[in-house]
Amino acid sequence: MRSAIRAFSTNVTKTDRKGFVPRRALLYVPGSSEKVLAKVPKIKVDSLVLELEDGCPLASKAQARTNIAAYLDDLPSKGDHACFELGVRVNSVSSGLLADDVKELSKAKHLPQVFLVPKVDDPDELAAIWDIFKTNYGAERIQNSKSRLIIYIESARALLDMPRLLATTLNLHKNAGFFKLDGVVFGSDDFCADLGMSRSNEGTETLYARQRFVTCCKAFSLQAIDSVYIDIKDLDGLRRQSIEGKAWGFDGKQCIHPTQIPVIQESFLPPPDKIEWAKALIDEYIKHENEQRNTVLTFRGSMVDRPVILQAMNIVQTVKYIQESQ
Ligand SMILES: CCC(=O)SCCNC(=O)CCNC(=O)[C@H](O)C(C)(C)COP(=O)(O)OP(=O)(O)OC[C@H]1O[C@@H](n2cnc3c(N)ncnc32)[C@H](O)[C@@H]1OP(=O)(O)O
Ligand SMILES: O=CC(=O)O
Ligand SMILES: [Mg+2]
Repeated sequence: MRSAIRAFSTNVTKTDRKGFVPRRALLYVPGSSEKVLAKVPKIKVDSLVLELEDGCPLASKAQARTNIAAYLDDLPSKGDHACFELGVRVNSVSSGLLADDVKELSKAKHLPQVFLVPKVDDPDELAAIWDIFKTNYGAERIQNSKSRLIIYIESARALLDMPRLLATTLNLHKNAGFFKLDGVVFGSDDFCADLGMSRSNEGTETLYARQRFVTCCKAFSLQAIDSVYIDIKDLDGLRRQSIEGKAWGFDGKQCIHPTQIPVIQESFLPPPDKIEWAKALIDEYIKHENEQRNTVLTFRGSMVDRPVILQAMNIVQTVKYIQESQ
């Protein structure tokens, strides 16, 4: 009977959950600091991103590239990592720095598990990005790798053109063998700069953008990663915005400091009372369906129909996938 319920769950069945990577918190670790890089294997976070872009000053980019390439080259000697996934955020194609990044990274024996490419503004840029990766890694190495791709939406133009950007990126995997697009990040700070907005901790100025962003991601069954919360000391504000993002459908949030990790990761797990509610509702629904073949019922005083059951199933599935993948 559970499988009968699952069969009509659009969210669960349309998404390829094989190789699911939890990305509740996505922590940037600037590649320019050898001291911080040395701590990487022990940092417990879902996704750890070695940073070459805006977290690395221009004067340190060359050093950061060398450091990250050396790290990847020598990966087995680092032992087991406490993070679930190790990625690298390169510079954007429009910065003119991407080719140098990829050239240096491609010298390493190992690829990161995910490449993160910021500021993808125009579908034409994707051909240039693919070209840079292909030139340096070679098409075969890319096609044989299991590395994934995450792109960033960080401008008004990109937000409006998101369906085309996502479709073009997915097609590059299908037709040319580029890394498979797995998730999308909302680059809130660059977005605010692009629109001339003043960013605030409340984030009301990006309300429309975040909601359009998450809707587009879900239309393509992609993970949606929410804004950076730059006020490192304000953990209450971070928690509020993380819970808000989770409620809107985001899968995770960018993270810039180790103290933000537990706040974000806890916020992106459904709370225990919600998990209990979801499991009890599914059990009740199965009983009800067996007895009456009716899809509408009252549960704990509220009307429940198919969409409410689907939400309960999403909660149970999220917990299951995160627990299974850790
Ligand atoms: C806004 C748009 C974006 O693009 S966000 C992405 C780009 N920005 C970044 O990558 C910034 C990442 N964060 C950082 O560089 C640092 O956290 C900044 C903000 C500079 C603060 O560093 P710091 O002054 O050392 O903080 P702290 O003294 O409180 O650090 C305590 C210990 O934690 C460490 N730490 C700090 N940040 C990180 C990090 N991102 N990853 C790993 N470790 C980190 C510090 O090294 C320090 O360690 P220790 O106690 O000295 O051993
Ligand atoms: O890259 C992240 C941002 O907020 O900008
Ligand atoms: Mg940015």
